[in-house]
Amino acid sequence: MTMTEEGIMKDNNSSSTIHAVRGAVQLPKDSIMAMRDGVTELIPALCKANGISEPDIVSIQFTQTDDLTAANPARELRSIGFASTPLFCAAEPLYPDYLPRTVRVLLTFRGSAEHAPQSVYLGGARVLRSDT
Ligand SMILES: C=C(O[C@@H]1C=C(C(=O)O)C=C[C@H]1O)C(=O)O
Repeated sequence: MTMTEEGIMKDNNSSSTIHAVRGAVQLPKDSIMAMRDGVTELIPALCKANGISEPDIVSIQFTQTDDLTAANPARELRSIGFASTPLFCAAEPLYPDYLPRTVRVLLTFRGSAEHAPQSVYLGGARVLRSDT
């Protein structure tokens, strides 16, 4: 941190810019294993696509559609680590023609100011975004 002539604190650390990136996966069925497989594929894929390692992560927020009742994505993610990462899960709002059995994620992380966040939509969730 340095102070500008105007007395404003400025962060010179280029890796401390906060970014947020989106992702989603459609599960083949409502089961614990399908949830575990889905989130343990999605989160590492998001990390790889964005060059993120666990200490860079600020928080991970999930939503799940109301037809997924067998498992919690945050709990399943902890099966592969993320012990000290704040995780959160909520219900996706209901709306007409929603994509069934879908887990969405918003991952917030620290990275370089130049980083262009890359979203990751897996399987049937690819239809949610035409640009992925
Ligand atoms: C289209 C999506 O689903 C919904 C729409 C969103 C949006 O318009 O940004 C975000 C989350 C969902 O409530 C998606 O997950 O990308």
